[in-house]
This record gives sequence, structure tokens and C-alpha cells, in this order.
Amino acid sequence: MPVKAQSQFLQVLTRDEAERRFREHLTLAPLGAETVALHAALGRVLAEDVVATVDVPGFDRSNVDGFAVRAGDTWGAMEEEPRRLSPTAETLAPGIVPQAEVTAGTATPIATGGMLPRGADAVVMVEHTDMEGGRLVVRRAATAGENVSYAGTDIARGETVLRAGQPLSSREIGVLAALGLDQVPVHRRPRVAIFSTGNEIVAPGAPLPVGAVYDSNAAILAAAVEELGGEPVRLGVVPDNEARLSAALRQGLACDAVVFSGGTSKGEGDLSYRIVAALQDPGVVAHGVALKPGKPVCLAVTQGKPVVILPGFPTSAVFTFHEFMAPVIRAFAGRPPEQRQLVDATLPMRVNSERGRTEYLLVGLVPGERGLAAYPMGKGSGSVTTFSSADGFITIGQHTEILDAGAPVQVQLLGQGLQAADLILVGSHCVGLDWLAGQLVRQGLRIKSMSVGSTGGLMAAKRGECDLGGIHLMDPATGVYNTHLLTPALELVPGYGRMQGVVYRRGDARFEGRDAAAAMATARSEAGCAMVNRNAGSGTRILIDRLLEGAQPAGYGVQTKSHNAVAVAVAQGRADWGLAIDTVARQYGLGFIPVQEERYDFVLPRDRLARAPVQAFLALLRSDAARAALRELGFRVDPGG
Ligand SMILES: Nc1nc2c(c(=O)[nH]1)N[C@H]1C(S)=C(S)[C@@H](COP(=O)(O)OP(=O)(O)OC[C@H]3O[C@@H](n4cnc5c(N)ncnc54)[C@H](O)[C@@H]3O)O[C@H]1N2
Ligand code: MOO
Repeated sequence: MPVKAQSQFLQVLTRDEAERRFREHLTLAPLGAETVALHAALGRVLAEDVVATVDVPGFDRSNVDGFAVRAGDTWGAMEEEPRRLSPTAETLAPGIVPQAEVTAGTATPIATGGMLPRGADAVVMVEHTDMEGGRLVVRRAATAGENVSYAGTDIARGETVLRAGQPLSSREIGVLAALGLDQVPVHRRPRVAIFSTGNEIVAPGAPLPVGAVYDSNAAILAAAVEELGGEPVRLGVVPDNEARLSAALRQGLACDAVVFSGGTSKGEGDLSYRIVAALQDPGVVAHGVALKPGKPVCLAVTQGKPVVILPGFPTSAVFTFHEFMAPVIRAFAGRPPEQRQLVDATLPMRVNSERGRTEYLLVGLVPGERGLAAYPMGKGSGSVTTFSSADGFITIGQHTEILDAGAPVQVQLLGQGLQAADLILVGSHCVGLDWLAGQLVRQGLRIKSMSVGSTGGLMAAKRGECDLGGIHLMDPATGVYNTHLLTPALELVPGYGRMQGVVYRRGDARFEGRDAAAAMATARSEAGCAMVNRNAGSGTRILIDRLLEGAQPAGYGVQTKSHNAVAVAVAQGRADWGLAIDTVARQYGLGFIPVQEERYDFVLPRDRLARAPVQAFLALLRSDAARAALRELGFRVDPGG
């Protein structure tokens, strides 16, 4: 099939200009009000001020079980010198309207919540009284007003108790009920139509063909719309077909806003843009914004309704949604603009940025020697997980190309803000460490874990930014793992061994039943035998280069960054062999020829060793249960075993 020319963005706008053009055609105000039952009001936003029409409490109320008295009658009362009063005939349970007045020298029995009778101005607690011969003996003096809540002290009639724009949580709902309201005026929730486009996109729950991708965008967008006070209208996955897309857009325009993702930057399949470009009044206001991620976002308005095409890449979709669409939904829903929560931090490593685009870099925050350190968490625009694991993001201006290690940055926090952690893990990822961390979480520890590779973990430990890091770095000179990089401030705790070997598809006669030497001889010499390589600097790469003895077979240039990526390339036939650990070979059902054990150990800053969560980790690591579980996962917990 001939490849058609890519359609280019006509004009890439700055973020602010795109926002200005978008908002110029929108009214950022609530869409209207409706009345809902009190029990359905949770999470809604009040549309009107609530003015109390009753007093709360509605009468002068006793706060204790005891006797309503005239305080003056009790003055001077003491254990040795009690005062004696005559009880009146009535007993004031809550809900009883008193009939008898408390006159001088009398007292009326009253329960907590009872209505104070005329004449009384205080309540003596039952504990401070006795009955003797039909008379009440008061052993402690009361001051006027003691143990009484006067009418209207909590809420006074005429008082504005809640204001329009207030989101209703359980607390406000309690207040509304206390005022006797069973119906509440709230802002109408904006209905936001959401769909995903792309022939490769599959709804969660369905089987996933090779090359297909689960629709995560629609789910995250729908949930975000709800969080912002809107009502998502889910229109599902729409294939790349002009008629189907137009129909979905038409259906969506019955709502207050339309958001869909995918197909904003493609040349050939650039259908999303084409159908939105047909809108008028005014139609598309921006296509292409100098943002990273998010460049291909397309903003349109038609008859006051926003229509936004988000880039398909999940991180780009979420960023552009929050940048342009979230404030509009908040305003439509009657919510105040979001307050930005900023914290100061330092970059632990150098970061390169693209000139000409404002870049948002997701970071994880850990406390270090110089305040917070902001670790870039970016796995690229296509990542689905970065958003849920990051604490916030920094904004790199469009004219900045480099931020040096140690640069001060401001981090805008996401979601709940900064969560404290008991144990911080920074280093290389391993499913064995995952298991250990999971056990500690079950013990109630809060764990923050960042996968930055072995070298990153070692550096973090040196800077005192983590409690421990998993590392697996071989000394090329000796073949020994991890010990050569230690400093006096660091302790190395033995972890476990991971067997590395040649992975291949089962049944491949070039590898099946052979030993490592024979397999490598074939791999080095046979022309049609393609490999998948690892990134330079990784421990596995050092081993690969040793085994290849200078040969560079087909696929040598394909440098993946993880054991899993190697296994997938072999399993899917893009390569015939690679080097990975045996646990991964098992997961992907691949054949495995053992070559060498690598050590995955833990590096710990000594000055943090005494911390209780660190000790908990070390105790767990040494426990029989953990050793058994790690063995079960395929790791070697006994030296040489
Ligand atoms: N030659 C150029 N190529 C690209 C450019 C460019 O300027 N010139 N821009 C890049 C940028 S930046 C981005 S961001 C992406 C956005 O592309 P599209 O909006 O057209 O998105 P798709 O191609 O449809 O998908 C991209 C990617 O995301 C996956 N995807 C799509 N929808 C979903 C979903 N609902 N849930 C999960 N994942 C989804 C899709 O499978 C693709 O992997 O374009 C660059 N290219
Ligand atoms: O805008 Mo794209 O989102 O840079 O990846």
C-alpha cells in the first residue's frame, strides 16, 4: 500500500495562545441547576447558598442527665455543705415540652437532650446529687448556663450555612439534614461524551490480539470527568472509519462536551481531525500546541460546546486533558479552579529537553540531604503507569534545553499531594524485590519504589535519597558482581542469584538440547540467526559481548532495555535468541540454556540501617518464608545453589 504524505500541522501554537483561543468561544460557568434528593447529593456542588430557616438546636438543650435548676439556688454548694431543692413533678425526657416552671428552690429531672424548662438556667449532673427523703441534695454549685446549649448556638436562623460552589461531602450532607432539608439545589453535572479511536484499540475484558492495545484512555478520562464533577457518557471504541467516527461525534454532541483520543497526528489515518474540521461556529481553534507531551492535541468549539481530540499516547492524553479540558469541566460543574500545589525540589540528574516545546516531566519525590529530590519517572508519552506512580511534574520552559544535575525545580503535585513513605527503594527492578515489598506493605509499611536501574540506585544510595536499592553490576575485570562499586558509607546486603542464559523459542534445533558453548557458536556464525541485544552499560550486555567474542550478528544493533523486552522479541519472532534471566524465560514459555549467574544484591546507606523499616526489610529478607518464596519464583537464595 502506498504511504500517503503526512499531513502537517498548519500552525503550532504556544500553550497559552491555544488556551486563549479555546476559551474565547466558551463560557466558563455552571451549566444550570437541578434539585436532587439529599441521599443523592454526595459529590455534587451546591448551586445556591443555604440559609438556615431553623435554629440548631431549636430550643435550650440540656447536655447532661441531671436536674434543671436556677444556678443561684446552688451557689456555695459543697460536699460538706450541700443545698437542698424540691423536685418538681415532671421529668423531662428529650422531646417533652416542659409544663412546670422551675421556681426558686425547685429542680426538674432532665435527660441529655431534654428541653430546658422556664425558670431554669443550668443543669446539675446527676453524679453531683442524691435524693434524701424526697428532697434533692446538690453537692456542687452550678454556674448559669452550665451544661446547657442555648437555641441557635450551632446554627442560627438566617445564617448562611453553606455557600454556592461548595462540593458536598458527608460532612456538609449532615449539616443539610440537621437543617431539615431533604432536597438540595445542585449544579447540573456536565455530560462529557468520551470515545477512543483506532483499529488496534480493544476494550478491556476482550481478548488482546498481537499488536493490539487495551483502551486505557477512555477509562482514565471517564474517571477523571467524574472526579471533576462531570458525568461521563461512554461511547466505546470507534474504528478508523469516517462514517462511524462522524456518527460518534454527532452522538457525542448531544452532550455538553466531547473528548476522544487517537488519530490526531497520523497522515494517512488522520480521520479524527478531518471529522472535527467539519465543525463550525467556530470549529477547530488549535491543532498542534508546543507542548511535550501533547503536541498533536486538537481543540475545537462548536456552538459553545468544547470538542477535543487528545493524542492517543496515554500520558499525552492525560496531560492535555488536564491542561485544556479539566478546567472547563470544573467550571461547567460549578467548581472553583484547581489550586496548584507546588513544592521545591532538586533534580538529582541532568535532564535534556526539546527546544521549542514546553515540557512537562513527571517526577517521583524522595527526601534527601538537600530537601526533596525530584526523580524523572518518564517512560515516554506512551506510558500508562507513570501518571499513577509519579508525585508531580516539573515544567521545563520552551527555551530550556538542559537542566543540570542539582538544578532547583518546582514540582506541581498531582492528586492527593505528597505521600510520605516509610521505606524508599531506588534501583533496578526485580520481581523478587516486588515480592518482598508486597510483604512489607501487608505489614503496614508505606513503600515508595522507583526503577531507575542499578547505576541510578547506587547513585541514589550515595546521595542518601533511598533506604535501599537493588543492583546487579558486574565488574568487567573480575566478573564479580556489585562489590567493586561500594564506598565506606554503603553496605551491601546479599540478595539472590538470577541465572542468565540464552533464551530461544522451544523446538528451535539451533539451540534445543545444546550447551551454552555450542549455542553461542551457532549464534555467532549462522547467518539467518538474529539476536536481540541489551543496552550498553547493563550487566547483561557485558556478558553478551564476552560471549560474542567480538562478533556482531544480525540484530546486534537492537538494544532493548529489559529482560522482558528480550523475551518478547524472541517469543514474537523478531529475534531468534537473546540473553535474559530464567524467571523471564519461564514467563514467556521460552527455551533456556544457562550461562552465568548474576547477583542481585541490595545496597544500603549505612546511616539509615538502624531505621525500623530497613530492619524490617532485612529481617524479612533473611526469613525462611522469604527464602522459600524467592526460590519458588526461580531465584537462587543459597550461594552457588
Ligand atoms: N511524523 C510524526 N509522527 C508523530 C508526531 C509528529 O508530530 N509527527 N507526533 C507524535 C506525538 S508527539 C504523539 S503524542 C503521537 C500521537 O498520535 P495520535 O494522536 O495520532 O495517536 P495514535 O497514533 O492513534 O496513537 C498513539 C499511540 O497511542 C496508543 N493509543 C491510542 N489510543 C489509545 C487508547 N485509547 N488507549 C491506550 N492507548 C492508546 C496507540 O495504540 C499508539 O500506540 O504521535 C506521534 N507521531
Ligand atoms: O506530544 Mo507527544 O505527546 O510528545 O508524545
